[in-house]
Amino acid sequence: MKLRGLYAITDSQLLAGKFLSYVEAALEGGVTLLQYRDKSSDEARRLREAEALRNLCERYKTHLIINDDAELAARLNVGVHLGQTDGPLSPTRALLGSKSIIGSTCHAQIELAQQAAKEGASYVAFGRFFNSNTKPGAPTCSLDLLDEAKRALHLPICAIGGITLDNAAPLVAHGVDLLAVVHGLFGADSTAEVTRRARAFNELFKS
Ligand SMILES: Cc1ncc(COP(=O)(O)OP(=O)(O)O)c(N)n1
Ligand SMILES: Cc1nc(C(=O)O)sc1CCOP(=O)(O)O
Ligand SMILES: [Mg+2]
Repeated sequence: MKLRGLYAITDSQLLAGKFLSYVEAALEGGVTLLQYRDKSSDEARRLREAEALRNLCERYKTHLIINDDAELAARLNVGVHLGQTDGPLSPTRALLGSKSIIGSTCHAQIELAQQAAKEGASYVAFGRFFNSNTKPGAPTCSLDLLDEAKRALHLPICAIGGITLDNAAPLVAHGVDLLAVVHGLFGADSTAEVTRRARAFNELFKS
Protein backbone atom coordinates (compact mmCIF):
# COMPACT_ATOMS: atom_id res chain seq x y z
CA MET A 1 0.00 0.00 0.00
CA LYS A 2 1.28 3.44 -0.92
CA LEU A 3 1.34 5.93 1.96
CA ARG A 4 1.31 9.24 0.13
CA GLY A 5 -1.08 12.20 0.30
CA LEU A 6 -3.22 13.91 2.89
CA TYR A 7 -3.23 12.57 6.47
CA ALA A 8 -6.30 14.09 8.16
CA ILE A 9 -6.31 14.19 11.97
CA THR A 10 -9.45 14.78 14.02
CA ASP A 11 -9.68 17.14 16.98
CA SER A 12 -12.56 16.65 19.35
CA GLN A 13 -12.85 20.31 20.39
CA LEU A 14 -12.53 21.73 16.88
CA LEU A 15 -15.03 19.22 15.49
CA ALA A 16 -17.59 19.41 18.32
CA GLY A 17 -21.10 19.27 16.86
CA LYS A 18 -19.86 18.56 13.31
CA PHE A 19 -17.58 15.57 13.82
CA LEU A 20 -18.85 13.09 11.23
CA SER A 21 -20.01 15.64 8.65
CA TYR A 22 -16.59 17.33 8.55
CA VAL A 23 -14.72 14.02 8.48
CA GLU A 24 -16.92 12.78 5.64
CA ALA A 25 -16.32 16.04 3.78
CA ALA A 26 -12.58 15.45 4.05
CA LEU A 27 -12.91 11.84 2.87
CA GLU A 28 -14.95 13.11 -0.07
CA GLY A 29 -11.97 15.25 -1.09
CA GLY A 30 -9.52 12.37 -0.69
CA VAL A 31 -7.68 11.24 2.44
CA THR A 32 -4.87 8.68 2.48
CA LEU A 33 -4.86 8.22 6.28
CA LEU A 34 -7.39 9.41 8.85
CA GLN A 35 -6.26 9.63 12.47
CA TYR A 36 -8.73 9.59 15.32
CA ARG A 37 -7.08 11.85 17.91
CA ASP A 38 -9.03 12.30 21.11
CA LYS A 39 -7.07 13.10 24.26
CA SER A 40 -10.01 12.52 26.64
CA SER A 41 -10.45 9.51 28.90
CA ASP A 42 -14.08 8.92 27.94
CA GLU A 43 -13.59 5.31 26.82
CA ALA A 44 -17.21 4.75 25.76
CA ARG A 45 -17.28 7.84 23.53
CA ARG A 46 -13.88 7.00 22.12
CA LEU A 47 -15.04 3.51 21.15
CA ARG A 48 -18.28 4.85 19.64
CA GLU A 49 -16.55 7.54 17.61
CA ALA A 50 -13.74 5.27 16.48
CA GLU A 51 -16.27 2.68 15.29
CA ALA A 52 -18.16 5.36 13.37
CA LEU A 53 -14.92 6.49 11.74
CA ARG A 54 -14.01 2.91 10.86
CA ASN A 55 -17.35 2.53 9.07
CA LEU A 56 -16.82 5.79 7.17
CA CYS A 57 -13.26 4.81 6.27
CA GLU A 58 -14.46 1.45 4.94
CA ARG A 59 -16.93 3.26 2.67
CA TYR A 60 -14.24 5.60 1.36
CA LYS A 61 -11.43 3.01 1.30
CA THR A 62 -9.32 5.10 3.67
CA HIS A 63 -7.06 3.70 6.39
CA LEU A 64 -8.06 4.58 9.96
CA ILE A 65 -5.31 5.19 12.53
CA ILE A 66 -5.99 5.52 16.26
CA ASN A 67 -3.81 7.96 18.16
CA ASP A 68 -2.06 6.70 21.33
CA ASP A 69 -4.23 3.63 21.97
CA ALA A 70 -2.91 0.32 20.61
CA GLU A 71 -5.57 -1.67 22.48
CA LEU A 72 -8.38 0.22 20.76
CA ALA A 73 -6.61 -0.14 17.41
CA ALA A 74 -6.33 -3.91 17.97
CA ARG A 75 -9.99 -4.12 18.95
CA LEU A 76 -11.05 -2.39 15.72
CA ASN A 77 -8.37 -4.01 13.56
CA VAL A 78 -6.99 -0.66 12.39
CA GLY A 79 -3.64 1.16 12.62
CA VAL A 80 -2.11 3.18 15.45
CA HIS A 81 0.10 6.24 15.88
CA LEU A 82 2.47 6.22 18.87
CA GLY A 83 4.45 9.10 20.32
CA GLN A 84 7.70 8.63 22.21
CA THR A 85 5.86 8.10 25.50
CA ASP A 86 2.89 6.11 24.18
CA GLY A 87 4.40 2.64 24.52
CA PRO A 88 6.98 0.54 22.69
CA LEU A 89 6.70 -0.18 18.97
CA SER A 90 7.87 -3.80 18.76
CA PRO A 91 5.16 -5.29 21.01
CA THR A 92 2.59 -3.12 19.22
CA ARG A 93 3.71 -4.55 15.88
CA ALA A 94 3.35 -8.04 17.39
CA LEU A 95 -0.12 -7.14 18.70
CA LEU A 96 -1.44 -5.63 15.45
CA GLY A 97 0.28 -7.92 12.97
CA SER A 98 2.54 -7.30 10.01
CA LYS A 99 -0.06 -5.63 7.76
CA SER A 100 -1.27 -2.90 10.14
CA ILE A 101 -0.09 0.67 9.76
CA ILE A 102 1.94 1.89 12.74
CA GLY A 103 3.25 5.46 12.85
CA SER A 104 5.87 6.91 15.15
CA THR A 105 6.48 10.50 16.29
CA CYS A 106 10.17 11.34 15.83
CA HIS A 107 10.11 15.13 16.47
CA ALA A 108 13.29 16.44 14.74
CA GLN A 109 15.50 13.42 15.37
CA ILE A 110 16.65 11.09 12.59
CA GLU A 111 17.96 8.65 15.23
CA LEU A 112 14.45 8.21 16.64
CA ALA A 113 13.21 7.49 13.12
CA GLN A 114 15.95 4.93 12.49
CA GLN A 115 15.05 3.20 15.75
CA ALA A 116 11.35 3.29 14.85
CA ALA A 117 12.13 1.76 11.45
CA LYS A 118 14.04 -1.08 13.16
CA GLU A 119 11.11 -1.71 15.49
CA GLY A 120 8.61 -2.02 12.66
CA ALA A 121 7.11 1.43 12.07
CA SER A 122 5.23 1.90 8.77
CA TYR A 123 5.93 5.65 8.63
CA VAL A 124 7.79 8.19 10.70
CA ALA A 125 6.47 11.65 11.59
CA PHE A 126 8.58 14.80 11.98
CA GLY A 127 7.36 18.13 13.32
CA ARG A 128 6.28 20.62 14.16
CA PHE A 129 7.20 22.57 11.04
CA PHE A 130 5.07 25.70 11.64
CA ASN A 131 3.12 27.39 14.43
CA SER A 132 0.39 25.03 15.49
CA ASN A 133 -3.04 25.97 16.87
CA THR A 134 -3.59 22.41 17.99
CA LYS A 135 -0.27 21.78 19.74
CA PRO A 136 1.60 25.07 20.12
CA GLY A 137 4.22 23.60 22.47
CA ALA A 138 5.39 20.74 20.24
CA PRO A 139 9.16 20.77 19.53
CA THR A 140 10.11 22.47 16.28
CA CYS A 141 11.63 20.93 13.16
CA SER A 142 13.18 22.52 10.06
CA LEU A 143 12.92 21.75 6.35
CA ASP A 144 16.65 20.84 6.29
CA LEU A 145 15.94 17.78 8.39
CA LEU A 146 13.79 16.40 5.58
CA ASP A 147 16.72 16.22 3.16
CA GLU A 148 18.73 14.23 5.68
CA ALA A 149 15.70 12.04 6.48
CA LYS A 150 15.21 11.21 2.79
CA ARG A 151 18.84 10.08 2.56
CA ALA A 152 18.85 8.08 5.80
CA LEU A 153 15.43 6.42 5.80
CA HIS A 154 13.51 4.08 3.55
CA LEU A 155 10.09 4.65 5.06
CA PRO A 156 7.32 7.08 4.16
CA ILE A 157 7.93 10.44 5.83
CA CYS A 158 5.09 12.36 7.43
CA ALA A 159 5.24 16.08 8.29
CA ILE A 160 3.03 17.64 10.97
CA GLY A 161 2.47 20.92 12.78
CA GLY A 162 0.76 24.05 11.52
CA ILE A 163 0.50 22.82 7.94
CA THR A 164 -1.87 24.77 5.69
CA LEU A 165 -2.41 25.05 1.95
CA ASP A 166 -0.24 28.18 2.05
CA ASN A 167 2.87 26.53 3.50
CA ALA A 168 2.66 22.86 2.49
CA ALA A 169 4.26 22.93 -0.98
CA PRO A 170 7.91 23.19 0.23
CA LEU A 171 7.38 20.14 2.45
CA VAL A 172 6.30 18.08 -0.54
CA ALA A 173 9.19 19.50 -2.58
CA HIS A 174 11.55 18.27 0.17
CA GLY A 175 10.18 14.74 -0.16
CA VAL A 176 7.40 14.51 2.41
CA ASP A 177 5.01 11.63 1.64
CA LEU A 178 2.23 12.45 4.08
CA LEU A 179 0.94 15.86 5.15
CA ALA A 180 -0.67 15.49 8.59
CA VAL A 181 -3.16 18.29 9.17
CA VAL A 182 -5.73 19.23 11.81
CA HIS A 183 -6.55 22.94 11.76
CA GLY A 184 -5.46 23.64 8.19
CA LEU A 185 -8.13 21.18 7.08
CA PHE A 186 -10.86 21.09 9.73
CA GLY A 187 -10.63 24.75 10.74
CA ALA A 188 -12.82 25.53 7.73
CA ASP A 189 -16.21 27.28 7.91
CA SER A 190 -18.16 24.70 5.92
CA THR A 191 -18.09 21.09 4.75
CA ALA A 192 -17.67 22.34 1.17
CA GLU A 193 -14.50 24.18 2.21
CA VAL A 194 -13.15 21.06 3.97
CA THR A 195 -13.63 19.08 0.76
CA ARG A 196 -11.99 21.81 -1.31
CA ARG A 197 -8.98 21.91 1.02
CA ALA A 198 -8.60 18.13 1.00
CA ARG A 199 -8.61 18.12 -2.82
CA ALA A 200 -6.09 20.97 -2.89
CA PHE A 201 -3.72 19.17 -0.47
CA ASN A 202 -3.82 16.12 -2.73
CA GLU A 203 -3.11 18.23 -5.80
CA LEU A 204 0.26 19.16 -4.23
CA PHE A 205 1.39 15.56 -4.69
CA LYS A 206 0.62 15.58 -8.42
CA SER A 207 2.99 18.29 -9.61
C1 LIG B 1 1.00 11.88 12.30
C2 LIG B 1 1.26 12.29 13.70
N1 LIG B 1 2.47 12.78 14.01
C3 LIG B 1 2.72 13.16 15.28
C4 LIG B 1 1.76 13.04 16.24
C5 LIG B 1 2.04 13.43 17.66
O1 LIG B 1 2.07 12.29 18.51
P1 LIG B 1 2.46 12.49 20.04
O2 LIG B 1 3.81 13.07 20.12
O3 LIG B 1 2.24 11.21 20.74
O4 LIG B 1 1.43 13.57 20.56
P2 LIG B 1 -0.16 13.43 20.66
O5 LIG B 1 -0.75 13.57 19.30
O6 LIG B 1 -0.51 12.09 21.24
O7 LIG B 1 -0.58 14.55 21.55
C6 LIG B 1 0.51 12.52 15.86
N2 LIG B 1 -0.49 12.36 16.74
N3 LIG B 1 0.29 12.15 14.59
C1 LIG C 1 -0.66 16.41 17.18
C2 LIG C 1 0.53 17.17 16.79
N1 LIG C 1 1.79 16.65 16.90
C3 LIG C 1 2.73 17.50 16.51
C4 LIG C 1 4.16 17.21 16.53
O1 LIG C 1 4.97 18.09 16.16
O2 LIG C 1 4.50 16.09 16.93
S1 LIG C 1 2.09 18.97 15.93
C5 LIG C 1 0.52 18.44 16.25
C6 LIG C 1 -0.71 19.27 15.96
C7 LIG C 1 -1.11 19.24 14.50
O3 LIG C 1 -2.23 20.05 14.36
P1 LIG C 1 -2.24 21.33 13.39
O4 LIG C 1 -2.25 20.81 12.00
O5 LIG C 1 -3.54 22.01 13.74
O6 LIG C 1 -1.05 22.15 13.73
MG1 LIG D 1 0.60 10.39 21.50
